[in-house]
Amino acid sequence: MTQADGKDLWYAYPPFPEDVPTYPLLVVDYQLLLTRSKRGLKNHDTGDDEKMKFEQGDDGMSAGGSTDATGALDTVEFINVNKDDVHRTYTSTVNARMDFTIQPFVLKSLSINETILDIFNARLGLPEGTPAKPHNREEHSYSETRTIKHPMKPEQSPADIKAAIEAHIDFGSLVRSSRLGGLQILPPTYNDWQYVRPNSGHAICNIGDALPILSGGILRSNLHRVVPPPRAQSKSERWSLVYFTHPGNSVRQPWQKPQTLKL
Ligand SMILES: O=C(O)CCC(=O)C(=O)O
Ligand SMILES: [Fe+2]
Repeated sequence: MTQADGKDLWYAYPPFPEDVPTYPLLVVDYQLLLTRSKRGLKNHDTGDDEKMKFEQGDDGMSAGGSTDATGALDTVEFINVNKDDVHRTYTSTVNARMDFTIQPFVLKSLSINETILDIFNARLGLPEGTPAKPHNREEHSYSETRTIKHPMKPEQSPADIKAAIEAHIDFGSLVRSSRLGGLQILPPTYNDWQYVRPNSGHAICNIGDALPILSGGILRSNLHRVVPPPRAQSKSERWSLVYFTHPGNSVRQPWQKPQTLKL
């Protein structure tokens, strides 16, 4: 993750504090995954006038804020770019980066996800192509990139924390995401939210709500949320970048009849 001038963006932010407990995630070496399987966006903020021209509505598939138990909206803004979009227009800042930033990010995300899905397939002993086949990249899907801007918020005490993105499991199959902390998970059997430490050079892989169905319940999705970054990190605006992988549009749950989508 380097800027054009070679300055490592990671070190532009205060480090994640050592005194904040974190949940240890399994760290996987992607190069090893590749062998075994054989075979960033800052400065895109345009100002509200231009952003509102591209507002995606509150009842779309993935746009619009979610609410907490009191009905208060999430405090973040995001721009989603669908993997198959060639006709839609976006804000000028997105269009300017479509070929050189967004498209390569989509292609890289697709290949990482395909590698991981293949390995799940082989390691779980599932019939060939079980999770991989429904994710054929040639088929249109709701897979999309998401860039999220979290306005700067002072750190809050755990008792009155106001999440920036409320507790949820992700839609889709696999997602990856910020240099700044703030992501928290609620692992099975835990009663308290646990921070996840962001690590330079690492992406977080999260299972969405489609893989549990496609794997017959073997793979589980996890409840997570985003809160203001802890300690000194709370003095920075937080940006995160996600790629949501979805199965192709023709993939149906066995009990679900094909239906016309309301567009
Ligand atoms: O910003 C993050 O770290 C995660 C965002 C997230 O969970 C989401 O957009 O679904
Ligand atoms: Fe999420």
